[in-house]
Amino acid sequence: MHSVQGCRLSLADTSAKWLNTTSTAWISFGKQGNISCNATQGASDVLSIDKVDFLKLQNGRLFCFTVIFVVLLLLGLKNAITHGITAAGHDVLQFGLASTPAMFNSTLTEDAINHCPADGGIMITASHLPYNRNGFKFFTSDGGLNKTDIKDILERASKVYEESAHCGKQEQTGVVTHVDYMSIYASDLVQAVRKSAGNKEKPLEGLHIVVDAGNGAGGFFVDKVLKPLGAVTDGSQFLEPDGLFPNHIPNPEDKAAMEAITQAVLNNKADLGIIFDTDVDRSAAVDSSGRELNRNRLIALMSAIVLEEHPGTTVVTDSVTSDGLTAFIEKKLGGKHHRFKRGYKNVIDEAIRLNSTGEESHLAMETSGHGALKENHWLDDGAYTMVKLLNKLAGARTLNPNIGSKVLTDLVEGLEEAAVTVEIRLKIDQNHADLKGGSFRDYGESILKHLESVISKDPNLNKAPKNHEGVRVSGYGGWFMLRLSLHDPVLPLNIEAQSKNDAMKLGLAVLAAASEFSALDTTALNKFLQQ
Ligand SMILES: O=P(O)(O)OC[C@H]1O[C@H](O)[C@H](O)[C@@H](O)[C@@H]1O
Repeated sequence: MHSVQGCRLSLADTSAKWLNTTSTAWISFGKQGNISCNATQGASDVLSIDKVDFLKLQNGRLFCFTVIFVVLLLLGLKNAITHGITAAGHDVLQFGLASTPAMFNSTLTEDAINHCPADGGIMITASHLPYNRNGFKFFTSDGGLNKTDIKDILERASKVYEESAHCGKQEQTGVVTHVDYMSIYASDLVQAVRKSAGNKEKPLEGLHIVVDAGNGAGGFFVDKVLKPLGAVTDGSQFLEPDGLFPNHIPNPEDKAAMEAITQAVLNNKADLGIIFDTDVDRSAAVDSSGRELNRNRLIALMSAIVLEEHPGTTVVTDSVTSDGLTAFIEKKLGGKHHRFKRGYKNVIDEAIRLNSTGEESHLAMETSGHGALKENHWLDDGAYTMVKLLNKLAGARTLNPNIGSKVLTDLVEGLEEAAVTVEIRLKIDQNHADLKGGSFRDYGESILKHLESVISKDPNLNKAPKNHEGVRVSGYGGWFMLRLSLHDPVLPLNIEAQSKNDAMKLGLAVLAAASEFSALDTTALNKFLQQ
């Protein structure tokens, strides 16, 4: 039986072999057992640490983290964290391979037989990042812990680590239970699709869908969602969990990943392709003709669906969305586009903030494929995004059983798209003398400031009147945006234009301003300009 006073924590990972992280925050373990926090810059508050029951341990009881450090190298992250939590007298529900959104969901699910809701959830993953950047994502029923919370955990853990260095072996009083949570979570997704098709048992019968889980955690979507709904599925090469991700980087923002799913759709003559990142908080789709439904197009598609349900609502997006998307949402769909900052947490928190000020918003979405809906607790869930598309398909098929992904493609008709779309990432050399010992952020900010002043003197270029980060400029029939990366010493440059020539003019304007900064590596931009 589970202890009465103890909390229950759900724990899962993204890969059966080795695990990969995401970006709410991650913890890296130094060789000496010390810890450092590399939290996502710009992530905003979701909850406060005192709401986290499992952290309401008295002084000295946070030795669970100490135990994690001690056994880390021997047992791996999952065993270490389980060991630490049970030593602190709390119970662990182990879910095995699971998606990040499911971990949050387990703090909401009412299912006493399976010991849910959990008091907190911990996901071990590197998300779309390389396999050697594993870490933990923490959730309570209020959402994901943010960087302030993680910093607090780390500071407290490091104190406890020092204090308890001599306290010897801890007794394991918590209980570990294995729960097939992904079946519980997936059955809700299945019910949602059935509901939109008038409670038809197999509303996707006759549809052929390829799923590319990038060899991460998304394989459940085939067996536990699509097959029960009657779809014929393909994509087995992408479904077997393999932490080394042998096919491609599991990230719908990645070109090779999108090419892989597109090719699979065409080769299999499928009706639809669905792609997830490693831990299923990002997703994208491909229609039967091989047209990618990702980035601006996926936001346009989701906006069309959500605005049908909530006319006039505000769609909050990240900062690198296109001007065409704004026109589509505002002129075609009658909604409002609020272009905010990069970072899915920023976008979600902004949508929540808007609602609290009386401005109705039901969708927060990033070009990265992260999307969150008010109706789904503002959880950024790639599987739920795809379920919204399936709902649309299933509903349409009750009227016309032969209809396929055209229903979705038609919804983005009228979205103006630039002929040239590029993202060029310019690195800052943090050790360069030109930084004069300052941080790369300060250096990046001074580049942006200089760019702004150069632009103000150019009659062909106009700075966007309303902008929440970086420098966004329109001109030559297109636009560019230069900003600081959320995590890395990098200035990502996005350019969209109707021709390569116009894109080059925009790129040259950036280069002219950037060339004064010798610690900025402009090789990638030069390469683009010389192509
Ligand atoms: O700023 P960048 O380096 O482009 O990274 C931006 C991305 O960072 C993380 O991966 C977040 O999860 C994303 O929401 C965000 O889009």
